[in-house]
Amino acid sequence: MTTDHLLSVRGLKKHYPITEGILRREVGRVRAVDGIDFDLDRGETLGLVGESGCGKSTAATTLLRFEEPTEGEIEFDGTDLLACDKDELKRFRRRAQMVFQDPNSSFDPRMTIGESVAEPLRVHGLPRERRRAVVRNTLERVGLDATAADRYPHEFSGGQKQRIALARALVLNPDLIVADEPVSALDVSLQAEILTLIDDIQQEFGLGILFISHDMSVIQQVCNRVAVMYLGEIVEIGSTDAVFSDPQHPYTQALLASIPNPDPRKRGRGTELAGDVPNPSNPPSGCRFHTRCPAVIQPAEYEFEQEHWRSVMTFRIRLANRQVDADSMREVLVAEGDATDVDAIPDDRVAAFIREEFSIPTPLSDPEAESVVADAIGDITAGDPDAAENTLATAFETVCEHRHPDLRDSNGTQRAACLRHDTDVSTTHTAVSSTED
Ligand SMILES: Nc1ncnc2c1ncn2[C@@H]1O[C@H](COP(=O)(O)OP(=O)(O)OP(=O)(O)O)[C@@H](O)[C@H]1O
Repeated sequence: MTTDHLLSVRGLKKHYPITEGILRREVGRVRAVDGIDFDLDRGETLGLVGESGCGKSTAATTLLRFEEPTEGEIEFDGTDLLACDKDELKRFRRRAQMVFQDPNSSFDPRMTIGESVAEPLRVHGLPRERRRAVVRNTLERVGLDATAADRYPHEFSGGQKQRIALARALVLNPDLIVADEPVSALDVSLQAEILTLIDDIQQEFGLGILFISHDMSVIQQVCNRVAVMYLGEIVEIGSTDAVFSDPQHPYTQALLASIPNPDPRKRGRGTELAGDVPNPSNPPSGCRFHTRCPAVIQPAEYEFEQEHWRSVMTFRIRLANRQVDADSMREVLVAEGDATDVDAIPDDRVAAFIREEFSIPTPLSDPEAESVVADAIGDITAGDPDAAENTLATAFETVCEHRHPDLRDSNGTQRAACLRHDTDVSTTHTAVSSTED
């Protein structure tokens, strides 16, 4: 790979082995980052966004080579970072700095601010007098008084400490800053100040900034482009304007729907997400988002409301994980006062309770789908979850569980990895989607 970008990442993977026994035999892998590609230019802020556990921090530490990648290529200003020698790596460390989330744990309480901010200069061999001048100048550039250099961390607020952390990242005049959730530990009122500062710094220094956050509204304030990560993969990437005004991936739509936003044009573009990010040691097959996706594709044989189809899929997945069980349902009904004894609860009450739990209406508007669901629930109340699982898996197979979507141009301005944009798939399998309204 040779590119003109400041930073280019291709096929980057970081897997953590899961080992067992005294021989530490590898029994699995946490696929924290699982093949991501992106470029970052000077003067640009690229946001990396996704829920907790999607692999954002691992992507950052791996591309900075704090951790060794499992696979992939990283090029920084024309240098292959994975092939570079010790001296080249040292030069890279000077040119790429990281800012972390918690400003309170970023400083040694026994060192003055001046000493902390000067630390990278000392490591890289700058003489003491020169260090002092650079530190004072940098503190002023981040909006602090130069006299802050002689004080200790406990004398500063969280917001001021984050300014100092930025100063420490800037003293070496880097080309790249990776900021990992730099405002998440701050009050909302302070967040705006620090975001403005980051924006000013970016313009003044012409840096490339990789800005990591789980918060879409923060990303919108500082980033020119945004990459949305889900379970180790980038599922959408494009300019911030395009991604926010016309999100193409259902995951991006869901992240945007979760922002409290008074602007009606940006509201209601998706459904808020239920459940947690699945375990990256055993990611779902096909499209990794299919287990939670509000727009998961319905089999061509059926046609019923998308939100009910989502409910049926959630039911199917929970059953496959043996999280639906008639005996526990009966116990819950007793606990809720429906009956005094589990044996007194008729099967049809349990069946109705399962439907309530999963928001599956009675009946579904598609009679064939209704008959499948009724049969499966009948198997569960009869104590045969295997048969129920089989019935649902056979009748309600979705293309999303089998085919892995590639990132592709979805509308000319951004790329998204969703099978709904794959013409082979969407013409034969899509059903009515609430997200397309
Ligand atoms: N050293 C490690 N060993 C094993 N698993 C790890 C390690 N570091 C991270 N993980 C796992 O990798 C996945 C991605 O973690 P990562 O911290 O990169 O996500 P994130 O999107 O930055 O989330 P957060 O904002 O919570 O840090 C998680 O499931 C995490 O538990």
